[in-house]
Amino acid sequence: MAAPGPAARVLVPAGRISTGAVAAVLAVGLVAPQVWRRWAVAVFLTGLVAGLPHGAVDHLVPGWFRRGSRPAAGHRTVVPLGYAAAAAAVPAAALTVPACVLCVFLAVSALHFGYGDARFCALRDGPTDPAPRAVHALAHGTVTAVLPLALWPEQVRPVVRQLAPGADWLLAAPVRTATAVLAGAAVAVCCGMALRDGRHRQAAELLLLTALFGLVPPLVAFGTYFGAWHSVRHIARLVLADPANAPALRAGHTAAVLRRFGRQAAVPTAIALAALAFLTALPRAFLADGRTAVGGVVLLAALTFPHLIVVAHLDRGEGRPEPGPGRPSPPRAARRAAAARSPSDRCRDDG
Ligand SMILES: CC1=C(/C=C/C(C)=C/C=C/C(C)=C/C=O)C(C)(C)CCC1
Ligand SMILES: [Fe+2]
Repeated sequence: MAAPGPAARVLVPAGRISTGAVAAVLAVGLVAPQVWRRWAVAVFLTGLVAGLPHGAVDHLVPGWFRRGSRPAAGHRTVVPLGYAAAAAAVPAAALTVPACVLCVFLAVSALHFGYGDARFCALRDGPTDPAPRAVHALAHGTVTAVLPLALWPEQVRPVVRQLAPGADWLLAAPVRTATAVLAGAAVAVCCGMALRDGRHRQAAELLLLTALFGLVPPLVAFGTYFGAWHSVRHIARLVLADPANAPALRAGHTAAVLRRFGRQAAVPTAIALAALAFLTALPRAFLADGRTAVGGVVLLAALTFPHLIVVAHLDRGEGRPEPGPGRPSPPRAARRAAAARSPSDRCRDDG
């Protein structure tokens, strides 16, 4: 087999790490379900901590795709300040209209996870047309962000009650049935389209995720997905998108690029960890039973909204050869031709 290109050297291992981790957690869940029942909160928090670095360089992303000659210093102050303001606004809004914030949070989480997974697959396996991409995003988004509420109401209820006391209706039977039917239909259509187009690995990955969220308790499934799948795949996209990494990637120095990411992410991750420690240690009066998990979800919600805006930036900028003025996206025929090539060919071109 030909030597893989720079993009494949990052994307293929990232894909294997995430599928391997999910398969391992699922296997333990099937063989010894009591293990995950006992360790659910610990796995959730471990996944949360493992996933924090994926958003830790968000403040740098807009600078990678800066157009023209706007001063980088402006970006360096404005972006973190805007991020902090948006993160602070979420708990404030959640105290005023909690049910509304929870619903919006679930919807945007589904979009974020769904499009994140779709984008990773497009980079690794070749682009697809908007319709299969939207179905991919819908299937992955519903399975990972809302299916747990439909399938595991008793486990999720204490967390939902504390996050948003008036949002119990999200766990009512008709809502759960509608959610499960939507997710099931999206998974079936997405797998059908992937098999039709020869994207067998994508179909298998979606079935694996569906099994994880369907068969393993929700905090364990979510912690595993967040820490070992969403975060790992997003970090792979980040190191490929940072223009300063291009020479090292071309030279095959993947470890050096990851070390650089680690240095960039260290301080923001430490700040997020401190926030997590604070939120999980809040007095009982504020967060009663199960407060550890609730503190984690509050932190996720606060960080998710600004993170989404930055990731939308990444989506738009990804694939441009250099930072600077954006290029029009290639015409449909060119995208189809690229999709028809094998992943290893495509990844060779990426260098
Ligand atoms: C509400 C709720 C859940 C959903 C959490 C979500 C949807 C988190 C999203 C995080 C994001 C989008 C991070 C961005 O990178 C769980 C844990 C399934 C179960 C407990 C109740
Ligand atoms: Fe994310």
